[in-house]
Amino acid sequence: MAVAYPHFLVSENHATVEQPALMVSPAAAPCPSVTLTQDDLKKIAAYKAVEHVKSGMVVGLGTGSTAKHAVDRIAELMRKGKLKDIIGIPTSKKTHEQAVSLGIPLSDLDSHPVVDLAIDGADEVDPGLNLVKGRGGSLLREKMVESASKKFIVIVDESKLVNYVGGSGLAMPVEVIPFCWNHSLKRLVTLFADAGCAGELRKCAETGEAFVTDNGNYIIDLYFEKDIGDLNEASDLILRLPGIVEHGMFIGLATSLIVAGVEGMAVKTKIGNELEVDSFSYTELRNGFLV
Ligand SMILES: O=C(CO)[C@H](O)[C@H](O)COP(=O)(O)O
Repeated sequence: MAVAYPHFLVSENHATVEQPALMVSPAAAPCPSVTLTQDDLKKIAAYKAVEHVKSGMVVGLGTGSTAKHAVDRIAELMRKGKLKDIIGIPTSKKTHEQAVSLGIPLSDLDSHPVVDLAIDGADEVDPGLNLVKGRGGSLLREKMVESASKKFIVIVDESKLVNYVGGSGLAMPVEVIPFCWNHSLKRLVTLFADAGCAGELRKCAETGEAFVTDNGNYIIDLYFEKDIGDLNEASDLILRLPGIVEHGMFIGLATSLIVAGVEGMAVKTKIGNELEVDSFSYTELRNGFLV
């Protein structure tokens, strides 16, 4: 099955992405002459997701370097007249600014409480499509918009795939109110002591000051040495603590996942409790478009 991204097969950046192979069909041999950067992979996933945007839709616009490509693509298709009457619901001030600069009409959940489709990146995706989000700091608005969406397509490069939530060893962000944040940090770490949890206040790299979210809150980044187990239980424990606003585990919200890897792209879609998987190889793309 061919996908229309021939321009990705000749990358402008030449760094080779050294990632483990994605789940492509055995017939999908790697294409040695193609060097895809991590940003190419993000763009491939984003463009594929935007194929699901139809004229007249209310679309949740995600935040981050992957989602940015989706927003760019939506605007491009609008300019070309291929998409009409789109209303975007941005998930951060940054995405709001991007969408305004591109001329995408915007609204919010007060005026459009039901979103047709949201497209966003993620920091981690587990095999059941549970996510960690918020390393870019926008988890609260992202969760509000994506939980109001009929469909939520997650777009990632294959580096984001994990065996379990927290499995990358990188941050699981929790948005907290600034008041006595250190107290909140200690309570969060204590909750997950059995999983070898450590936590720290997120700081701005430039200023060394506390990172402040679009909502005026702080972020505590949690790190786990082990699997925290039942995610719904973990979520309940976190949200029960006073001073906690939201956490970055997106449990059961994603309806599809598009993963771009160096050897191909996979699309996982939830059908009831099952996951249907389609895969595409770049060899197929090359055969389809570069002959
Ligand atoms: O959750 C997010 C921002 O709050 C982003 O979607 C997540 O951090 C992934 O970002 P990127 O696409 O830049 O890797």
